[in-house]
Amino acid sequence: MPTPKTIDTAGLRLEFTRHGEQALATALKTLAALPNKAQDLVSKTVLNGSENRPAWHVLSRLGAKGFDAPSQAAADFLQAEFTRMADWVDQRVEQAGAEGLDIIHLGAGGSETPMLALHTALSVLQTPRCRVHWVANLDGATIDAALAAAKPERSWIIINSKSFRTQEVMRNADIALRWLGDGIGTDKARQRLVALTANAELALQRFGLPANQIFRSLPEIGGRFSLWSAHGMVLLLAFGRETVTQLHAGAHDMDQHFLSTPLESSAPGLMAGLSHAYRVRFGLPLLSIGLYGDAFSRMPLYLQQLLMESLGKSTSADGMQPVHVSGPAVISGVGTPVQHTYFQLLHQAAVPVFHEIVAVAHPWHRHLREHMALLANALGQADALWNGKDASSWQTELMAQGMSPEAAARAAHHRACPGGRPSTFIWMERLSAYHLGALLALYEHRTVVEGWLYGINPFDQWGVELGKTLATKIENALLSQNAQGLSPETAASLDYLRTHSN
Ligand SMILES: O=P(O)(O)OC[C@H]1O[C@](O)(CO)[C@@H](O)[C@@H]1O
Repeated sequence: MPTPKTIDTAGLRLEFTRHGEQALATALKTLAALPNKAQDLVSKTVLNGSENRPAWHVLSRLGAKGFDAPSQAAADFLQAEFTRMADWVDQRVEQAGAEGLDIIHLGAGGSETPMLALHTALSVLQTPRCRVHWVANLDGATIDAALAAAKPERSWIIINSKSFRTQEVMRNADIALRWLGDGIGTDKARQRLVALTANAELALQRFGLPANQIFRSLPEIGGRFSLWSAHGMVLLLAFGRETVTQLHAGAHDMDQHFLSTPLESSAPGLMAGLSHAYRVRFGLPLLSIGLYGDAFSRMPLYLQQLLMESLGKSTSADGMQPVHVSGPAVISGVGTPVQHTYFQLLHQAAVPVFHEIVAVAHPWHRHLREHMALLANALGQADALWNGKDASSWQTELMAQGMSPEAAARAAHHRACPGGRPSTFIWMERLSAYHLGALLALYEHRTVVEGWLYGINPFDQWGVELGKTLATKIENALLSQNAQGLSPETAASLDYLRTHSN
């Protein structure tokens, strides 16, 4: 099959023109040999073996269909829950009237980063209908600042946690609830608490929340993939049903492309195949993603979580074998500022990096000339990376400017860029909810396919879980002043803390 050099789908154009024939051929060969499990994403097939579950995030897009009875039931449940949530949100916004709402949004990782990324991007297009105060960290200053900026009488606390066990989220919820209780009274404060979770039992147990204050997702939807389900409520609050429906429509169209196209010619398939080829065949350790426009300023954290939490594994999906090469480390930032941070490394570091660029063809503001200049920067970087400029061209140029041949030869070596550094250019036709939905679904599918290529399970994150467990144990030791059972390194650190923390 000839290698597609460009793919147009769901309002996006992907250019694969800045890759060598060898990389493309390797990607195509590995993709052709990979059983295409795309359809399993909409069936009861257990794709997440280490947690013994299917992976059902595609079913949480509006309009998605299941392949069998259990998956169709899941799609029906998720979409009904979306409607219940959208109705609830409309009522809250209407009741708030001109005063508006303060939303204290408590969530970590996938229960915050994709919503924050989209909230930032969509805010450029549409003024949010409510003020959102984002709190992810266990940093007392952050929760204090969020609460200081909110008015209790118009505040709602959203506890966004799939497991309802994430320590920092629960801690912040306790603080926020106390603050709200002080402001409007304990009973009223409890009525202003909402849980978005796949663990309704725990929400009930921990905060006594009634069913109408709980919006449910499913355990089969991984944390990094959950924004389309109840976990995305804040987007409905801020931008309304129409915008969020457009977001789903973009993702759904990308799903249709992914589900109906062979991996070798699908946009997510080819991106994954190339990324895998650069890691496995060429040994490149780093992937860079540059996104052009401040609308994308919160995207890097989300993309890093999606790719690295999914692909940072070294055990095969069946748990039986070690995997020696898995996903790349991801560095990411917003162009043009990021060009002044790590791009030097892309151009001239001894080890090449592969690069992805996201840019929007149509401006979302009135400064067309500046927008063209922004895009020229994105293209200029891609060109410099791919075509470079050798020492002899530099030497000729510098001598033409009057430099002596010896000085020009020396200077030319510092300036020379080797080229041959690959990138995929991803154009969004416009900045819109639809195109953002398509972009996020593209990255989701690309991540999943890449996981399959390495032979790992992209849906679990056991490494993160271990750190969480240890944190609880260490905190207990700190409080009880008893380091028994801790590692010697941690016990030594606690000695320091005991004398320096208060
Ligand atoms: O939604 P929860 O269960 O609070 O988890 C938050 C995040 O923690 C992780 O489990 C690990 O960081 C992510 O996958 C998840 O998005």
